[in-house]
Amino acid sequence: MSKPEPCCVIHARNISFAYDDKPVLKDVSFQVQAGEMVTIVGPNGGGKSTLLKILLGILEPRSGSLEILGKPSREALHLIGYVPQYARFDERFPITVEEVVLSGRIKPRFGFYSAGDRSHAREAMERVGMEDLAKNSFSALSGGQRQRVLIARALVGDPRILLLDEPTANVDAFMSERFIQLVSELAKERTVLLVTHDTGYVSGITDRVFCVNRGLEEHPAEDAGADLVHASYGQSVRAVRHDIKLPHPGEEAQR
Ligand SMILES: Nc1ncnc2c1ncn2[C@@H]1O[C@H](COP(=O)(O)OP(=O)(O)OP(=O)(O)O)[C@@H](O)[C@H]1O
Repeated sequence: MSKPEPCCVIHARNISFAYDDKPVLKDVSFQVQAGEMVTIVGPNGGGKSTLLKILLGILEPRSGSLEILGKPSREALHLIGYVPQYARFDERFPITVEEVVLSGRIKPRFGFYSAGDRSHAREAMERVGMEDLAKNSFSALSGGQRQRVLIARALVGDPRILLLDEPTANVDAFMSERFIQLVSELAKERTVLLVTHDTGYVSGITDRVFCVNRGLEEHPAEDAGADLVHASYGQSVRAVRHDIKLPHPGEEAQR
């Protein structure tokens, strides 16, 4: 599949959100173009996961608007694949790798997955190199293998947008490098938003970086290093270029 032509895939305008009386996001505005890879960083509790949940339609913003491919977000949920930090499955009820991947398909008619569903699941497992373990128990897999399966589950509906929430958490460094390689391949075909604390891994593959800490600041890909994380966490003296309004593809940068 070739990378789609640039167009606005996600358009968030002045999104604010609070859990009861606790404000978490304030006036968050951004656009993401088709085929872009955007990395989301920020301090613990800054609101990254909350923002993903709003994109996924799990949470409703208190104010502001969100369009996905020109539609209100609730009409576009089938266009989004989501990879959680981890997924809990009851270890006493061993679910196979194939079943986990199939669970990413829309609910089967009459309770049975079709041959088409199984074929999509096989393709998704092949995509992440897990097809040989299709019948294995998910709970017996390593952290890195589990993450690949969760990516396959997110891909099985062929989403235009892939959201990954700290996919390398709980995965060792060697695995996470291979993992980022996979994400880089996937990002050639679709729009990817990746929440991570390990920006060093993504500096070579990301187009832009969003720092989320109640508000949202954009940074160029070159700033996606450990220093940016430190700056974002307020633990570094390195200046982060908040003075530059970053362009969307095809626009000029403005100071
Ligand atoms: N369901 C909830 N109810 C109340 N407060 C919540 C809820 N979920 C998150 N919060 C609070 O909202 C704030 C933002 O949380 P969120 O998980 O979005 O941050 P984050 O940037 O993803 O953090 P981390 O890097 O630690 O995963 C935090 O202060 C958190 O404690």
